[in-house]
Amino acid sequence: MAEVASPALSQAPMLQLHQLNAWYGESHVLHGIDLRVMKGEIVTLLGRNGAGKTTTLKSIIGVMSKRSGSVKVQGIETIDLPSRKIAKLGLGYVPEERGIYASLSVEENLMLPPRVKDGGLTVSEIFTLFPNIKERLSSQGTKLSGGEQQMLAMGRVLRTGADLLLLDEPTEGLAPIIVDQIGLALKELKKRGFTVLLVEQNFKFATQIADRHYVVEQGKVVDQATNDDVLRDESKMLKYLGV
Ligand SMILES: Nc1ncnc2c1ncn2[C@@H]1O[C@H](COP(=O)(O)OP(=O)(O)OP(=O)(O)O)[C@@H](O)[C@H]1O
Repeated sequence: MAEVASPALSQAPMLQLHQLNAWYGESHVLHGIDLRVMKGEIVTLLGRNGAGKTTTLKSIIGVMSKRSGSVKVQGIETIDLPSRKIAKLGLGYVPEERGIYASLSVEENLMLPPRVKDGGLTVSEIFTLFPNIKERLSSQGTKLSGGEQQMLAMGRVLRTGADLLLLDEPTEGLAPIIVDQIGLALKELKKRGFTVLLVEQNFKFATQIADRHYVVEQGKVVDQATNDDVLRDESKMLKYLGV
């Protein structure tokens, strides 16, 4: 399979996976994932349920019981590093379930994660990106809508200094107006030089924001395409997704 040209081939990739394998206990789930993401790119992992997209993100942050192969973050090999050291390279993971602490207020949730790197967004920059968070600052985590939880989960990670964001289905279950807000925030973050790898089932959303796409099937990357190619002919990609 030929590599799709990236906009900035001269730089070291922000993230590069080579022959990444991962296991849940005895269960071998990833079978040699190869992909790379350049600084400032928004790249998606597309594929059917159970293909291994979430597991790929979990393997990048080093929380699987076993993984092998190569995971380089800005050229640094992380395959033998513990997850807390990997996070310090600037990784910010937002899981599908968003991980908002129900017993804490929005403000407490926002301030909770430790900084991983210099240059995190200030609280006021986070409010500009996600005004809803400011309005709900003293609310309890449990009182938030799904969209507010997603924005808080993203804002929280941006405060830590993470500049490589790993987002698992950020738009899942959200109203179209909130999906649009998340899309605008991601475009703004891209302008500021953030790099994003996201798992996305919402094909329309994915093609509105992404530069490139990888298709995952049975724990492997089986195809890739630039967003321009996908927009020219959606049929191949939709076939992979069974749409
Ligand atoms: N905690 C776990 N223990 C054992 N197997 C798991 C676990 N989590 C996921 N799996 C299995 O690993 C495979 C890949 O799952 P993964 O969650 O990465 O898929 P996905 O592409 O993200 O799809 P989905 O959108 O359904 O989450 C599936 O066969 C799934 O059943």
